[in-house]
Amino acid sequence: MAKFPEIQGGGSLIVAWQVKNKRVLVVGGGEVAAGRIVHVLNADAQVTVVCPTTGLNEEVAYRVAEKQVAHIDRNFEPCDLDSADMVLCAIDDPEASTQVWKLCKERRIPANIADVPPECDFYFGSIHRDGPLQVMVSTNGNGPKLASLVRKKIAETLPSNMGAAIENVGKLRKKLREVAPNADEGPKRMKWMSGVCESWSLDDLVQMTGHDMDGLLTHYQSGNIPSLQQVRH
Ligand SMILES: C[C@@]1(CC(=O)O)c2cc3[nH]c(cc4nc(cc5[nH]c(cc(n2)[C@H]1CCC(=O)O)[C@@](C)(CC(=O)O)[C@@H]5CCC(=O)O)C(CC(=O)O)=C4CCC(=O)O)c(CCC(=O)O)c3CC(=O)O
Ligand SMILES: NC(=O)C1=CN([C@@H]2O[C@H](COP(=O)(O)OP(=O)(O)OC[C@H]3O[C@@H](n4cnc5c(N)ncnc54)[C@H](O)[C@@H]3O)[C@@H](O)[C@H]2O)C=CC1
Repeated sequence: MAKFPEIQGGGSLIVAWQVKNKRVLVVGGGEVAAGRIVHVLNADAQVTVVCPTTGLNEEVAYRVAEKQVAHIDRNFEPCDLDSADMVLCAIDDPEASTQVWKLCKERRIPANIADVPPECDFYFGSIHRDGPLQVMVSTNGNGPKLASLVRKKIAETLPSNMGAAIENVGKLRKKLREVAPNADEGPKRMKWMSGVCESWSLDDLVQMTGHDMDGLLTHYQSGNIPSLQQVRH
């Protein structure tokens, strides 16, 4: 048996791309564009949609009216790329799509051209969201509908309080960094934090108040991990 993980090429690099405050250009304003817009707005990007007003579907028109996205009321022009950090193209014109892709590659702007897998720097996946938790399923272009079915199956198996528990753990970790800010304490901090996550139930993590966190953190120095009940006594 090999000592190290076996390489299985042919996958994607799945990462959590931080597009907060980055400028995302969406080309097109139909149904697919509407879905892309939700994904990038959920990631706090600055979104501009280029598409004639007459081509906007109800959802995209709503995003424009609510000023959730900026809007350029015409077909795509190369100058639209001047300030773009990422491009999502979802139009029903294959020639125009390919032009968008070529221009993005000249300018080294990461792009997704819906419906044209070879013209994509990244694919979208099927996403389950619960507060800070995101689960993305990719079939790497083989079966988008199956990606959606797998995502639903996974979501069904997750406890309903998973997102809330994660949110609270985020707060606890922040407080821990305040109590133990030193860089050289990293290993101790991480071991203790992992121990809390392993030994506490999700319900305990959800019910943990700010006061409980402060109580729990008084045990950090000793390395002990009391239960929620012990913290409260
Ligand atoms: C490569 C990729 C590039 C990209 O778009 O990023 C791509 C490509 C293509 N999709 C096509 C069709 C459909 N796409 C969907 C749905 C979704 N497609 C998504 C992603 C991706 N689609 C990327 C790969 C993801 C992966 O493999 O895992 C999802 C997951 C995410 C999202 O789009 O946000 C979202 C589900 C979200 C959810 O429900 O949770 C449905 C079903 C439906 O609409 O309900 C159908 C019809 C049924 C079918 O074909 O399966 C066709 C046309 C084929 C043709 O003409 O026949 C192509 C082009 C081609 O395959 O050549
Ligand atoms: N997840 C996926 O990857 C899927 C991809 N598709 C593909 O995505 C593309 C878009 O699909 P839909 O949103 O359903 O189409 P749609 O017909 O609803 O929308 C197309 C939009 O593009 C706009 N448009 C056309 N030419 C333009 C240009 N030069 N500049 C700016 N805007 C322009 C139109 O005004 C319209 O708003 C199609 O190629 C479709 O086959 C479809 C289903 C799933």
